[in-house]
Parts: sequence; C-alpha cells; structure tokens
Amino acid sequence: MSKRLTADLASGALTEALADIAEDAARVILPYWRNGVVAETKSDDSPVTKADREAEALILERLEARYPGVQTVAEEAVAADGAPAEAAEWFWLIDPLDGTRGFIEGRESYTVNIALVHKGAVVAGVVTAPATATTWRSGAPGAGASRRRFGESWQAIKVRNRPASPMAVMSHSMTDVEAERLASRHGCVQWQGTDSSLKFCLIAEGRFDAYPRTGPTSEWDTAAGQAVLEAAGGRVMAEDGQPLRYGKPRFGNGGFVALGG
Ligand SMILES: Nc1ncnc2c1ncn2[C@@H]1O[C@H](COP(=O)(O)O)[C@@H](OP(=O)(O)O)[C@H]1O
Ligand SMILES: [Mg+2]
Repeated sequence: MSKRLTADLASGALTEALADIAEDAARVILPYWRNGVVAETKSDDSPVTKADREAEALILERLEARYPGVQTVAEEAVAADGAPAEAAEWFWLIDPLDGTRGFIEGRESYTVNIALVHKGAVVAGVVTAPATATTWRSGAPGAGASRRRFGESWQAIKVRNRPASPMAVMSHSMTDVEAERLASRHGCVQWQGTDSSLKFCLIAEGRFDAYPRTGPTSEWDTAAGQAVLEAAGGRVMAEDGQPLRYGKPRFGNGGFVALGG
C-alpha cells in the first residue's frame, strides 16, 4: 500500500485531496444540470447520464495519479464491467453522481461521493453537492467532520443532541404511509424526503436526527456519508445493530439506520 495513502489518512490531507477531486467532478457535472441532460437506462433500470460517466472518469484518473494501485469500486464501472470478485484490504468506493433521478429532474439534492475502506470499515469520505457548491468531509482520525463552500475555509460540524421531537430524513422512493411508519419506528414524529447521500450530511450538521432505510442500496451510496456522519459524532448501523461494513457480496447493503446524537 502506498505510504502516501496512510500518511495522508493520518494527517487529514487525504480528505483535503478528495474534496478537491470531488469539487472538480462537480465542475464537470454542473454544465449538464438543468440543461436538458439525456438520461439512459441501465440494466438495473436506474438512470445514468454523460455527467455520471465523465465525473467518474475524472475521479478514477485523479485517484490513480495521487494514490496509485488502490482498488476502485465505482458505480458506473461496476455497471459496465461487473463488480470485483472480492474486496481488497484497502479500496475506494465511488459514486460520481448519487441521486441521479433528482439531478435529471433538476433538483439540488445530488452528490459526488468518494470513500476509503480499510479491512471492511469506512475510514474516510467526502460528499460534494455541486448545486449548492458545498462539500462535507471526515477529518484526520479523531479530528471531527467539517463542511465548506467551494473556495472557502472548512467549518467544523457535529450532530445535535436528540431533541424532544426528533426529525427523520428519508429517500423519496417510499410512499408516505411507508415513510411515516419507518420514521415512527425510530421515534420521529416528523420526516422529510431528500435524494442522495445528502441525508447523512444533514444529520452530521445537526439538522435531522435519523435516516432509516429498509430497501437495498449499493455500498457507494452510503460509505462517504457514513464517514462524514461518524466523524461528526453519529453512527450508521446495519440490521444487526453493528456499524455498517463494506466489501460485502456484490458491494450491496441491506437495511440500516443512520443516527445523530
Ligand atoms: N433496489 C436498489 N438496489 C440498489 N441501489 C438502489 C436501489 N434503490 C435505490 N438505490 C440507489 O440509491 C440511490 C438513491 O437513493 P435515494 O433514494 O436515497 O436518493 C440511487 O443511487 P444513484 O442515483 O447513484 O443511482 C440508487 O441507485
Ligand atoms: Mg448512488
């Protein structure tokens, strides 16, 4: 493993570099947003655009240039060529455009996601929201999480203490009845629908308290958001009550719940 990777992880320079890469990917994506982008349908029926593919190509090239030889597991590469047979000790999980449906419909809630996994645990991640020019990142181990607007300095963020009336944030992909049932199972009286990994970041910055999810997602949908949320003082638990882990069969997740303070 490259010495640079482990040194950058320890110093916090890793997510500084990942943030620059994700923001450059955002600059590739933005010209396509609200500009008549054409959606194609993948074999799993989910949509993909030129923006997804070009952003992923940029991210893969930049990661390989700075940290050569680390395994990459990226949404569009897996869609085209299949998933690697097994996860390496260290690997990247990349979703160049999470919330593609919202992106195509012109909503702001889509993100660029890059995360690093070591021995099945997510150890670093960045989430960038191109539409609002905002990036969230985990810092050096123990150094918390932070957020910046493009070109500005990092501000520390953290989860809020659970209030008397906790609020859930959830995928739009549910009926109101399902969403209400799921929110109340986690003690939440109110809930709001949002696309993409932004949900983890909204909990990390203390605006919501829970993000429960029952249906399947892919590991690249959750890893970067989990890194940010854990660094901000929250957690993401799989159905067994343990922190969500990575490198599972076909890089797929079951249900989970993300929680703030
Ligand atoms: N049944 C399923 N299996 C795997 N991933 C799923 C899925 N249903 C939704 N997802 C993924 O979850 C992401 C959307 O989450 P949300 O509903 O919270 O916005 C999408 O990512 P992409 O937009 O990157 O394809 C989508 O691919
Ligand atoms: Mg996704």
